[in-house]
Amino acid sequence: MALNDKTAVVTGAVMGIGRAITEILLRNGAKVALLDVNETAGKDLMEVLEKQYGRERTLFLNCNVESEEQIKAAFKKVADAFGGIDILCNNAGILNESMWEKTVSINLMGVIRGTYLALEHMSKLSGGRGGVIVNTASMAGVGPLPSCPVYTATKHGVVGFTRAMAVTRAASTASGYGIRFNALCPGFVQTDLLSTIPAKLGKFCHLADMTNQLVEKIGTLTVSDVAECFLELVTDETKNGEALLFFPQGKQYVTFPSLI
Ligand SMILES: NC(=O)C1=CN([C@@H]2O[C@H](COP(=O)(O)OP(=O)(O)OC[C@H]3O[C@@H](n4cnc5c(N)ncnc54)[C@H](O)[C@@H]3O)[C@@H](O)[C@H]2O)C=CC1
Ligand SMILES: CC/C=C\C[C@H](O)/C=C/C=C\C=C\C=C\C(=O)[C@@H](O)C/C=C\CCC(=O)O
Repeated sequence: MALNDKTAVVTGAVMGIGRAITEILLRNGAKVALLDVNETAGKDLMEVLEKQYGRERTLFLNCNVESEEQIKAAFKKVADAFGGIDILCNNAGILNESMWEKTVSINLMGVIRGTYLALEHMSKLSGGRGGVIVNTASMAGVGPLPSCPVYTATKHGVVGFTRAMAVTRAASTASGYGIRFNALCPGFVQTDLLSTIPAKLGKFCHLADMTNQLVEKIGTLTVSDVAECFLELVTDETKNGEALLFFPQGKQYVTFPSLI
């Protein structure tokens, strides 16, 4: 899939991994709508990106993925401004074991909300052009992250949701969305989310050392490493229902047990 003149939406686009994904999309010719709750940083980033990539290619929208209304309004603005949506990256996420309901609401429900509302614009069944949805899960979507059971649960949920949506597409003409669904599963990445650990571990803060040892053992990725893997999932049209696991030592498409 060539990205030239495609329209992409990235949630949690202003900082960390979302920003790197936004920039790789722009470098490859896409127009990008940046959805985020951080309005100040979002507007500053827009100024930088407009200078670098041109005025008509980016749009910042203040949008909390916990709000169906805000996502709906944002997607409509993107479709009106850019003439449709081809790519969605449900990337916004937090790690906060104390605020576990909010963690579920953003990390898992935010992905489901974003996906269902995007279908209205992207699905060929509702007049869209089809495309690809990439959800930012985590290595913690494949194996348990010590000290973060709720975060782990949300990321396992994102992987399961992504794979089920992909099977739906493959298994039924009634779900002929024309959309591929894939999940990114990076190990530890150098961002604010990682640097604010252990303050976010809540009742599991006594396991902070174990988590730090795991970070040291596995090492850390850069946001650019993640953006490169994102690009692979977007552009390779053979990829649907994949969970791409990667950390400094390597990268693999996860194989799950065959149940039938
Ligand atoms: N940093 C890491 O080690 C890893 C992070 N991830 C995942 O990558 C994604 C991005 O994480 P990072 O870039 O590390 O985090 P970050 O904290 O650096 O950036 C997160 C961005 O999301 C925005 N955001 C937060 N809540 C939001 C909401 N309710 N609605 C809209 N935007 C919101 C923030 O304002 C910020 O711009 C998350 O889903 C995270 O779980 C996955 C694997 C590793
Ligand atoms: C601290 C959280 C920071 C970032 C969250 C982000 O999403 C990154 C997650 C990265 C790693 C996930 C790790 C998954 C680990 C496993 O699969 C486990 O099997 C390891 C279990 C125990 C390790 C204890 C040990 O033997 O050292």
